[in-house]
Amino acid sequence: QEELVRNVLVEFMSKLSNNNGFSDPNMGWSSSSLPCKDNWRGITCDQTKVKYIVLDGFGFSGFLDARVLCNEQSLAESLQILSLKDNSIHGENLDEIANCSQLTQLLIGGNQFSGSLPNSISQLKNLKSLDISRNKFSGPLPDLPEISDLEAFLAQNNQFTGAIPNFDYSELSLFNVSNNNFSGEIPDRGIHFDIRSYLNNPQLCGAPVSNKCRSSLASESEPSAPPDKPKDGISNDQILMYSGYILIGLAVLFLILIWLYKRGKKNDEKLEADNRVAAVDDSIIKPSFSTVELKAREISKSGISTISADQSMVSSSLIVLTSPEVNGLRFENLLKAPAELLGRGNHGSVYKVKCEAQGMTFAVKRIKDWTISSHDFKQRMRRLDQVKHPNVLPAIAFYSSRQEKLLVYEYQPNGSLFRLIHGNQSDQAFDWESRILVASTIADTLVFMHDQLYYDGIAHGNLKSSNILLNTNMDPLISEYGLMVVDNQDQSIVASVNSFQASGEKFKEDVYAFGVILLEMLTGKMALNNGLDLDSWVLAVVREEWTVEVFDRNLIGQGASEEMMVNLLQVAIKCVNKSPQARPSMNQVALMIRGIKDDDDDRSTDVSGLSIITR
Ligand SMILES: Nc1ncnc2c1ncn2[C@@H]1O[C@H](COP(=O)(O)OP(=O)(O)OP(=O)(O)O)[C@@H](O)[C@H]1O
Repeated sequence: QEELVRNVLVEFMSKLSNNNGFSDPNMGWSSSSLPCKDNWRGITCDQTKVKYIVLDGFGFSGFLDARVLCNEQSLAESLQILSLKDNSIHGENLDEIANCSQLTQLLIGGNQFSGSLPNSISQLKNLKSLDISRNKFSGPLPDLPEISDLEAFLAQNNQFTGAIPNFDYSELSLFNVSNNNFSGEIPDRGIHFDIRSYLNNPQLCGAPVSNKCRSSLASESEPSAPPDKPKDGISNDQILMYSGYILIGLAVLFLILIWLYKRGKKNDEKLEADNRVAAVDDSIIKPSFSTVELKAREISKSGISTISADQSMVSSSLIVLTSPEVNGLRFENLLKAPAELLGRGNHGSVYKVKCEAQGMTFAVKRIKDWTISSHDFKQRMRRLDQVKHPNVLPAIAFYSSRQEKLLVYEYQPNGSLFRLIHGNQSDQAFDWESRILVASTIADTLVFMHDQLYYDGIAHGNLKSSNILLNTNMDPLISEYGLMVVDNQDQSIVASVNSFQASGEKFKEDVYAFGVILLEMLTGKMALNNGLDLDSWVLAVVREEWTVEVFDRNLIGQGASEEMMVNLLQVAIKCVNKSPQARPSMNQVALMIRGIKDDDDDRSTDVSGLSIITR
């Protein structure tokens, strides 16, 4: 069977690459080896079944021939993820993709696909993510709302026309149709997404775009003409009466406008006065990233406050960034409150500080002698404050002087992932379901921070298990995001477009660090020496043969599936590849983990959320 699949894949590759295949024979993809057994590059298997084909950014310029790929039954029935993003491929027999009926992710963004998207795509009932963005697709979209589980639909930068189908927007967490030629009214529930999902479709109308639809314009401009009465049937008296009403209406409107104007002026004056005491300039206040999956903490304008009369960031004032609850927090409050040392890391110490006045407990990170200038520090904090994600712990406030920098975070009472893995095992059992859920949540969060902010992605720069905290619901929160990342991200947005390539390396460092976290979760062993010791140990054990020796005894004791652990270990090993270029992107990693998690969920029907058993 595997040989049959091998032959299909070899043909698929020869079409994809215009008969060039992978030039490096070590990549596999040849008739003399087997895809699963010989670990072909880009292929992930479940034993002998090919589950994921991920070949993003390989520069292929041939054809995706869906007939070749999806007409071999066993492959069509096992393949769950097909990701060919950022190549230059065209489509062939694309309508036969429907035979790959188990696909959950079809990701072909950033290629040369053209013509219309075949109707048969809507038969892919298991599909959760469809990325067809940045191609040359044209014509109307098929009836995609038929795919009821679709969570992500990315179709931006194509030439699609016609109406936007009426998706079930409550299911979608990512949606983008900008830069097309869609026309007509945005479906009612489409306001679920903000204007960035619809940009540059000149003929699109209705909220959230600014074009009003003709139907609503008509009803606005003719409010008083009863549609069922012919015009010539209106008597002069009626005309006079209506004119009277209109005049009275206009007079009332005029009075209201004057009142609003006066009130607005008063508010402006008040706002100006408020702004005089606000140390954070308005550009810091950016609306939270409002895709729906991000139930990000809201920043309200009234939530911005300051405690210092000193306006300049270069000065030594405490700058409160986001949280309305800490209005009035002063540097003195922090200094006077009882502080307990939580730990010392490579970059400073963290104190737990309980401020009675605010009724809150903070974790204050104190970094001494950090050479970053106050200006750069301010820029960095400003940029980080612009990005909100529910699994990224935002700084509440910060303080900057030449000698030291302070960062104030909300204290997280359930400690860190490090403590959960390596802490006293008799207190807490960190079971497999919890581990895979944490892994997949962190991976998805990193994808958002790396990729989905478009050109403006941010790397973490110091990712490790002690920087993953657990909130009261035991949801993981990534702390100190972007704080220690080496600069080139502190420039303006334009500059950061240029620095995107340079920061690509930083993203691959995050991928490595994430791989080390996976290894910690799988083995229960500590990562020393930046993870190098752990990664060499794991590789040494695995090189001999795949063995359960490598896994955390607690996991084995709890009866976690060895097969799932091996799958996750394969992902971890890909992440810690010595060569940054050979490491997968965070997006690929997240896809692989989601696939493992989906399988796991299918197996255990009664898993509901993070189930950390606490005695
Ligand atoms: N907001 C917080 N709530 C609760 N504990 C926290 C918080 N922030 C940090 N900690 C904990 O404080 C301890 C010290 O953190 P610190 O960041 O100094 O160490 P580190 O992460 O090992 O090193 P680094 O300086 O490289 O980040 C860690 O155990 C960390 O989990």
